[in-house]
Amino acid sequence: MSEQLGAKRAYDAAGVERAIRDLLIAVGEDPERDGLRDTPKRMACAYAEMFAGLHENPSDHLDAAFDIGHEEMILVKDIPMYSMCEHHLLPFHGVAHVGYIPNASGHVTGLSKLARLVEGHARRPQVQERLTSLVADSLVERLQPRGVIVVVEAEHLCMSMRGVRKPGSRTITSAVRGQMRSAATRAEAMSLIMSGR
Ligand SMILES: Nc1nc2c(ncn2[C@@H]2O[C@H](COP(=O)(O)OP(=O)(O)OP(=O)(O)O)[C@@H](O)[C@H]2O)c(=O)[nH]1
Ligand SMILES: [Zn+2]
Repeated sequence: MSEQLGAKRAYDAAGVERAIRDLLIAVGEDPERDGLRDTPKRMACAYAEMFAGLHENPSDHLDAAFDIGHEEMILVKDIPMYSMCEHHLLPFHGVAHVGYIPNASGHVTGLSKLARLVEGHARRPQVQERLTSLVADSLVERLQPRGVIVVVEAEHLCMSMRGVRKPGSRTITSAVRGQMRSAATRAEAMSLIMSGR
């Protein structure tokens, strides 16, 4: 299982508010001016959402599993995804595609749980490669499927609005496990992912 660190402590909204106020001062702003007065509080609310994944075990969403005897590929594609690059604390966002082949008992999870799994791993300081692997490894661990494929396509704002400044460039990462590694199965999954584009 790829390493993912969870929360070291409970979310401290007051601490985030203080830090944002200090940040505004440090960049040369006046945190008391009208437009900024409530910004630390707003950011504390926003960060609670954006880093909510730190305070859950995303794999737990997959406990909502049932046997329906379906043993062929299940793929949810174009799941919108927002995460925060851990190097710059700037967003990277795009879509995730998550597919798996259930095991012989046809053990499957709810479709929405695949999107919840992505959210849980995305809503924390993250890098795209680890996000991709963690989603795949959660599925392997909890569903014991025959195969898994996860593809994430994202634009990193740290590459768009600053630094190298290449807006529109997209990074594509994949994690493939088990039978999904076979050339034919992988090609089938990729053609489903690419269809309609
Ligand atoms: N592999 C990987 N790199 C990332 C991800 N998010 C951001 N990065 C990169 O992390 C690197 C950090 O490089 P540094 O040289 O330490 O930071 P920097 O001086 O701000 O780098 P520049 O962005 O090139 O200006 C940059 O190349 C980013 O593009 C990610 O999800 N995966
Ligand atoms: Zn970055």
